[in-house]
Amino acid sequence: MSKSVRKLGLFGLGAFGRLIVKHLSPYFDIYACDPSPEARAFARRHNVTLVDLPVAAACDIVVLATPIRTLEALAKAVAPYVKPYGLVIDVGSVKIKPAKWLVDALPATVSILCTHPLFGPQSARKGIHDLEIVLCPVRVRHMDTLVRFFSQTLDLKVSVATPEQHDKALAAVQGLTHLIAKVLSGLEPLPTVHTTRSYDLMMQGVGLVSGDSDELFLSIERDNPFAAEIRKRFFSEIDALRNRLEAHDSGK
Ligand SMILES: O=C(O)C(=O)C[C@]1(C(=O)O)C=C[C@@H](O)C=C1
Repeated sequence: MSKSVRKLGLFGLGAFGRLIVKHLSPYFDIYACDPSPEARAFARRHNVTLVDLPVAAACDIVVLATPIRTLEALAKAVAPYVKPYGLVIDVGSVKIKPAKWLVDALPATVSILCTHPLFGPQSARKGIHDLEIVLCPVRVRHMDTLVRFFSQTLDLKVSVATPEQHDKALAAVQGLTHLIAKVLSGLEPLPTVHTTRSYDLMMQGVGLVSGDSDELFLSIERDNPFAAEIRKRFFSEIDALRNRLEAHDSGK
């Protein structure tokens, strides 16, 4: 991205929006749109200008970092204001649905880069060096410039995929992880003494996602079209194990 592109419109100053501010404010002037009182306090402290939707939407680059359930309506709402040759980026955990919503809503000249940074406030606590971001170039003009920005400027590991390839992989990667983490969280309090290495790693994984909202969990499970299938296989493996163990317990 050239130095002349300075204005970044950011929708959503939630957990991920704040991470974006932390890592992109050295490169852009950030104009954020978020009506919450917490956003007001955060913006004041972090040199972010709070603006109304039309102003954020008219920035050179627009990043949508609001919950997935809001994206379709948001894409329609920003459409009349985006620059004719602007760039709109989303950052959510599923990609097929947002890609379609953005293509349907935005004028044909507007570039669309769907992304999934495979990290969040927890995993990026010590920095983003070498963490992975998946880029889905849905409708992009200068992909090489964008890849260079993410890989060289932000020092991320970049992989490129279609929204389908992304959702297929993440149905298991996140669909299973968040499901198992929910189950284990429901079993708290769990032991913290006499722990094994495998148990520690498992609980570390649970810790990385336990602060995530229930809304994110539901979105990962419901908005990824491949999640239901892998979940079904997971539960049928559990049922088979339960049957085997109960048969053993009853002495069969
Ligand atoms: O590491 C974090 O802070 C998280 O929120 C975890 C996590 C995940 O591992 O699934 C959650 C959602 C994001 O898409 C990526 C990372």
